[in-house]
Amino acid sequence: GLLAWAGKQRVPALEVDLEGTRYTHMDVRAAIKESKEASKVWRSSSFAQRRLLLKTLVKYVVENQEAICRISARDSGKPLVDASFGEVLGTCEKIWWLCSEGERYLKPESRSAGYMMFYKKARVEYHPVGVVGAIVPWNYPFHNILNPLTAALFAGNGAVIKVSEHATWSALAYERVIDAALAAVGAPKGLVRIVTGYGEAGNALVTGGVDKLIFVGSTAIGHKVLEAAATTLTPVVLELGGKDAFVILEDADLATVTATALRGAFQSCGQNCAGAERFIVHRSLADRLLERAVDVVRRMRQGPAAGPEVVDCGSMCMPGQAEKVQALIDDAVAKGAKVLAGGKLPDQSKGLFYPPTVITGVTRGMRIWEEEVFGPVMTVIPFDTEDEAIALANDCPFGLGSAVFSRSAARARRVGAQLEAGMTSINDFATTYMCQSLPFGGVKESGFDRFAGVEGLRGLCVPKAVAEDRWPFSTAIPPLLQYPVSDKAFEFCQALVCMFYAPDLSENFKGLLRLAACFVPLPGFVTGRAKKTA
Ligand SMILES: NC(=O)c1ccc[n+]([C@@H]2O[C@H](COP(=O)([O-])OP(=O)(O)OC[C@H]3O[C@@H](n4cnc5c(N)ncnc54)[C@H](O)[C@@H]3O)[C@@H](O)[C@H]2O)c1
Repeated sequence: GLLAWAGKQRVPALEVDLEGTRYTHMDVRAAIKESKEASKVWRSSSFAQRRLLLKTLVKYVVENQEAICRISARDSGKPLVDASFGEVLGTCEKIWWLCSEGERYLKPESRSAGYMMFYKKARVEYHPVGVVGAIVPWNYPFHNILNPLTAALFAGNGAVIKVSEHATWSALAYERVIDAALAAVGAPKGLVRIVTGYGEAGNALVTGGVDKLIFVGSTAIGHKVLEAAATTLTPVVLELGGKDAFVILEDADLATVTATALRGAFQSCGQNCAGAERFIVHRSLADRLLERAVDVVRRMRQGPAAGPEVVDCGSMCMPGQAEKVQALIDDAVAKGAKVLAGGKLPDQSKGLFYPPTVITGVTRGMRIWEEEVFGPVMTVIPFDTEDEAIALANDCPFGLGSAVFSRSAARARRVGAQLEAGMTSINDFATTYMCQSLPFGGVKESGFDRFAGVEGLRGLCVPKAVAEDRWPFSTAIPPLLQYPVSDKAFEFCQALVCMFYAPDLSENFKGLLRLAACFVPLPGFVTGRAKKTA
């Protein structure tokens, strides 16, 4: 009934009022408090209620996908196809996974009680943490909100999401969709709060009393977040920058790989955390890949993403980002790299349309070797041996995603296993992200802990350890260990250790006899204080 009702609701109007969108410290604290109150009710909601909420949301998403993509295109400069991939598909798949498998991973999980505790039953119970705070960037304005929000709510939490100051307009429009879905299922008021504003609002969220914080953004701000979190001991997940390696071995099928490589480089004008930036290509294929890439890039259409024409590439979003990309290219060229396509920032009066760029001859010592570009730049680095490919891929301060291509899946797996990255796709790019049961996250300067997947979902809970008697009688402390302890207490403990853990059977048996001797005198066994002085 509710789903049918929710489905009939119209898309909220898109006009948003930007006045008063700069949240202060006090505003953020008030939002956290409100969400915390609501979370006390929501934590006892059933999984069926949580699924209903997510299904209501996905119904809105499916029915309003064009509006969602157009809003994203207008605010982040990405073409509709890129928005469909990054905003809608990923969100729908995440909701599908939560609805179909989420409960399984949040139900109490039986664990072995171990050896000595054989008479106990052990389990982990996943209780909601309370309120999840998320600080997110602007690059996928819809998905970046829905991603933490859906997992937090499904785990029984409230959520306060601080959106980027560069995506305020779209966030306020999306907030209406979220509010409508929450109202449709009767979720408590204030359970989800969207917070707008600048860095100070983000800082207020870190220190304002959330029970877990997910930070998604640059490595530089990640340092500040971790510092602030230390003052309040707020647990944090850091999802930071990336510079993914895309390794093409000499036996790869170049025709298929080229199309994937180009999407990996130019999706959303390269403004992806897990975007392919370093194409590490066997020398025998490098020239052909470059030729094909340059040919395609010259035919790609670039322009306003929200305009009437279909475009392949939109614009950069952040002021200053296009200049940063240009500075990296100029530095590389000055040190000997060669630009084969693009590489020149057009007249700024025409917008932030940094062109898709192909560059080769990049070496260590150039800024682009190790700095995240976060722009439409395909850097091709040739190699001769497999070991060299692995070393090149790992010669990077970041370690978010990675990809390896070979006609032999076994070989690609072997190379992939040696890459220092949180995620590796074999013969494809970024598919780990669409497999929503998998954790998302990186190593090195790409951050730590995991968001999404089973690990991420459970990470939004307190994993409470519970142990109880296995059989219907309770176990008590043996009398000789009760206060005041008996003279035989220490001997009893030592005998117990031998009985359970001595590495050979005869010692185990001796331990058993020593244990028995603590209760009944056995010939040849001296117990208690007497043994010490013997
Ligand atoms: N690993 C991932 O999952 C992932 C996903 C998307 C983007 N990113 C990364 O995000 C970066 C681009 O996004 P951006 O430019 O918006 O990032 P950013 O780090 O500048 O901003 C991210 C968020 O942090 C907030 N913020 C700024 N100062 C803060 C402070 N002192 N305390 C708390 N919050 C503060 C911002 O307002 C924004 O909401 C890139 O480095 C990209 O790789 C990572």
